[in-house]
Amino acid sequence: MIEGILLKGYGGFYYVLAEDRVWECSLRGRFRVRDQDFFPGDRVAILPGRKVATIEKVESRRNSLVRPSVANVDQALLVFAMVSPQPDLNLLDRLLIQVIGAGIKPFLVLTKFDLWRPAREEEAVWQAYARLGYLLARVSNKTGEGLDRVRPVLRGRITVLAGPSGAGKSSLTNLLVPGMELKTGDVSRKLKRGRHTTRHVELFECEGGLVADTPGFSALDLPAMKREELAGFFPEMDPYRGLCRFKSCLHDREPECAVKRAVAAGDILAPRYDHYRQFLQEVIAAERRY
Ligand SMILES: Nc1nc2c(ncn2[C@@H]2O[C@H](COP(=O)(O)OP(=O)(O)OP(=O)(O)O)[C@@H](O)[C@H]2O)c(=O)[nH]1
Ligand SMILES: [Zn+2]
Repeated sequence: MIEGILLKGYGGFYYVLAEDRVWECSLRGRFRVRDQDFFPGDRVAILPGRKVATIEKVESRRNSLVRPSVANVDQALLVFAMVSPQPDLNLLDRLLIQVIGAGIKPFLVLTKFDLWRPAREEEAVWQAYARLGYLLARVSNKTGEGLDRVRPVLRGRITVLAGPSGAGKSSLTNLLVPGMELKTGDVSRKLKRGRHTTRHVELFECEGGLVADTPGFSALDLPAMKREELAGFFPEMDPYRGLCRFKSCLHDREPECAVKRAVAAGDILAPRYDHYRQFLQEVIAAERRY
């Protein structure tokens, strides 16, 4: 048997990357009944046959995304334009929590560097994200500048892209994976094309790794968690842990809160704290629904 990674399922067949080639595979009878259970990214064992190979075994998944379905995702490129459109930092903070909560490494790709005219406040924001430990690259999908920072992080990993409409996800994917040719352009044109038609995800080989051709994390809900877990997603709050008056402080309305003091002193970015408070309300509301 040969170990491989499922790239896509199509027309009743499955395509598996193993030993540097793609194998067309059919399913063993016992798998056939639950055939939608296979996701690109699944680690499988195949048995070469005379015409096609067969999938004999599927390993349990480390994680999986739904819509699009991808298994064993290592990394998400969070694609945000530096300008045009202005970056939605609330969405960025939300995506960071979703990605990290799913056990996936985020890598921030800031596009449209060619259109960027450095403004001090905006520069400070990106530097703050870098200081928080988030890996970040600035690129231009137009000139290709900065792409050499992105390519090496793909090696040996399964990567999905995420980010708002118009940020340059399709453009970036096309540059990284020549030949893939996703449609780029303005939203209205794409809407006409019908963005809600079900598409099968496919993983493409790229720089020694695999990249999904469909962006992930379109759902906006935060992962289910207890309210006291949320601060763990904000590394800037770590140094203040245990320094609030109340042990159970949620850094919201409580008095003598070390986090709020840090915000007032400018040691924690105010917009990040605002997002924290907004997300906290969502987490509490979701808790009540269980
Ligand atoms: N100048 C410049 N334009 C870019 C860059 N990246 C993307 N664009 C343009 O921005 C527009 C949107 O890019 P897309 O790649 O379609 O964005 P997307 O994230 O795939 O958008 P959706 O498919 O709607 O989610 C297109 O007109 C691109 O040509 C860049 O780095 N610089
Ligand atoms: Zn507090």
